[in-house]
Amino acid sequence: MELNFTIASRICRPHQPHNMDHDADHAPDPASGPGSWSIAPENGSIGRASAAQARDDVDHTEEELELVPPVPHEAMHEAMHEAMDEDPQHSGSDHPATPMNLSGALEKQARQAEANANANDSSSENATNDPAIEELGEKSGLALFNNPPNLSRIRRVLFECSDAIEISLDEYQTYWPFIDNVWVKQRSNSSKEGHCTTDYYMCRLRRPTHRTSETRPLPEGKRPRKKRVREGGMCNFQIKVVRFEGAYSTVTIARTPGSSDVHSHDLDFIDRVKRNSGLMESARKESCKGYLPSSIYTKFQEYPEMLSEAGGRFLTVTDVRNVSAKWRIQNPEVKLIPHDGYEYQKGHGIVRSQGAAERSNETISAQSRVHPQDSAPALPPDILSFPQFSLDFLQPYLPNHADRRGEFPHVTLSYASSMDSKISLRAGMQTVLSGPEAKLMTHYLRSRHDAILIGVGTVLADNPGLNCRLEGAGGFGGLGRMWQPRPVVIDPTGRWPVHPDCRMLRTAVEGKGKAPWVVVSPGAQINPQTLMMLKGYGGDFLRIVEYNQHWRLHWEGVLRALASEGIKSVMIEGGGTVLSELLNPEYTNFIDSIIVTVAPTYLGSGGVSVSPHSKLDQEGNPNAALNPREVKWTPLGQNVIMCGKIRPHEEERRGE
Ligand SMILES: NC(=O)C1=CN([C@@H]2O[C@H](COP(=O)(O)OP(=O)(O)OC[C@H]3O[C@@H](n4cnc5c(N)ncnc54)[C@H](O)[C@@H]3O)[C@@H](O)[C@H]2O)C=CC1
Ligand SMILES: Nc1nc(O)c(N)c(N[C@@H]2O[C@H](COP(=O)(O)O)[C@@H](O)[C@H]2O)n1
Repeated sequence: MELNFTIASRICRPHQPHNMDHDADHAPDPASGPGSWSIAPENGSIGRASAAQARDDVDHTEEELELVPPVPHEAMHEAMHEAMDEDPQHSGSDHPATPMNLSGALEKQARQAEANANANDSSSENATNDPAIEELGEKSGLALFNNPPNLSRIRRVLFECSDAIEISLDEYQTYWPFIDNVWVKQRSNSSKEGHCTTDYYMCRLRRPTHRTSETRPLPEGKRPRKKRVREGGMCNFQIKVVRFEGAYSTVTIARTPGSSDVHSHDLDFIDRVKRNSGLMESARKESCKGYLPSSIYTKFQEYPEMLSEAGGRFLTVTDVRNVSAKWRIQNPEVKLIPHDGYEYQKGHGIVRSQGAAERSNETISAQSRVHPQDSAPALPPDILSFPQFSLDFLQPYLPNHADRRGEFPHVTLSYASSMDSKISLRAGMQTVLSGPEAKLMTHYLRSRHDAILIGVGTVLADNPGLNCRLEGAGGFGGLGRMWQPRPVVIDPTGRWPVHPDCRMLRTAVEGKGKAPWVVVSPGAQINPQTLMMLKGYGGDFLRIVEYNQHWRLHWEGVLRALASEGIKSVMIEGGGTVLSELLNPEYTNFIDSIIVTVAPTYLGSGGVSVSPHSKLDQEGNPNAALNPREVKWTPLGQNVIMCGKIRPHEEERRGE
């Protein structure tokens, strides 16, 4: 039986058309249909992002409150205290009657920090308490964003809410946008005159998130089914924010009596899941000046401490692109430009332009006064130098994004093989077959594809990084992870124990690659913690429901799902099972090119082979299983590279 439908859904992807999630390294929900997401290189075009998704990401759905005429001070406090005492579930409050002001809260925090001085907390949150960093933040007129004073500490106060605090409306308006990613508004009450508004918020992790599971149009009148994608109840922290607007406008923030005393997670955890609107507003403003998202992202990264203070440690170029989308849709004619001192190099992202070093010396030395180590960031030890030999022979076999059929990505099979068509000595054993030159070529190929796909057998055997480690590529002296390919792992039953120690996640944390997407089948049992963890790293699970007659995932469905996620080209590296299957006749229409590194060795019959099913001709005699066309052989060091094309010409396919 062949099931002929595909549902590709990201697990845990909230479907909120009015509310674009800046999930780490993520884009809007594919289930929102065509036009939902752009991962496309940013050559000035905006891919398929829709205007609705370009909206800034705040959960404030309520209309703006109007400012009201001044009211007497006593009336204000009366109303404020009424509002503070009022609670739907509990009467009274477990907080002091007199809330602290901001400096009181900061002093208290400082005293606690001193008391805890021996508890060696190495989190970056603490690192940003360094006065030198505060100084940098305050002084710096060079950064694209301008943090309000003491931002890191005030974010923490507003996250912890350990005491009720009373702040001015100005302070609230300045700082709240930097912490609004933590909170989801539950409801709002206003006093009759409108002077006083009470907003109830819960921690984002308390709310389950849903998305629709359908990716195709539904019959008329049928409402899409909502699927729960994040279990709620992970944190039971709740607050109320009482705003009193008048002559003496104040805002009081306090836990509600039903709330837990502390969050069940730290602030970093939320910052990873969602960006705050204060930070994104700076990115949006910069994008309205016509700068490339990757250039904005790069400039942000020049001030890592300030970025971290503002809750932007996990900011991705996709976040910047998403927040820029609205302006870019409205201004399609504007050719986006990099910032002064940078240039856009196709395939390498934004890099510092020649001669910019001198121009930006002043900037660097200004920073190095505070943090000398930042002025010359050390390159990662695993960096590979860019190939000095010609790789022109690869060109005809590489993706050409300009002439893509939208429904499927360009597919390149690329692997290293012995003379006897083995790719490893035995299943589960990593075997080096590429010499140094071929290795550089492989990394170059990775840089030319949006995604690198492997089977779970390879992940379990090799624990690969699956990133591009060429100098200049994202994370390797180049700028931004956006130029890194997306690792994709085919793991229908969820065999891979995804863990923060695995190389793909470590690579992602180090900013040297993207976190993987794991393709699973609907029956796979995915532990909710694993789900959250992978999402926190910027990865995701994709469920595919399309099988062939042997109940194996149908590659057409996998490839279509990747295309719908914005992947325009995918390099499939292995292993033996995946490659052999894809070389079978049923898939030749989907495979564009094959690039095989042949090594001068025989691995023997115990090795993992790449070999499609045998084929018989019309008389029943054995025939070659597959003959690539437009074949070219090129020696490279001790290897020979075989390039060929697989997908028949259009005319051939039409039988002309
Ligand atoms: N020399 C080279 O270039 C490379 C060598 N390798 C080697 O290959 C070996 C691994 O190969 P294999 O064991 O064959 O594993 P594999 O990496 O091909 O993964 C096979 C697994 O993927 C899943 N899978 C693949 N296609 C599927 C489909 N259509 N439907 C459902 N599930 C599907 C299944 O769970 C299957 O067991 C390792 O030793 C690795 O070192 C891997 C990649 C490249
Ligand atoms: N091109 C090539 N040559 C070889 O000799 C190989 N063993 C492989 N293996 C593939 O590369 C992955 C390792 O990637 P990282 O270096 O860890 O990023 C491995 O998993 C195979 O897909 N490839």
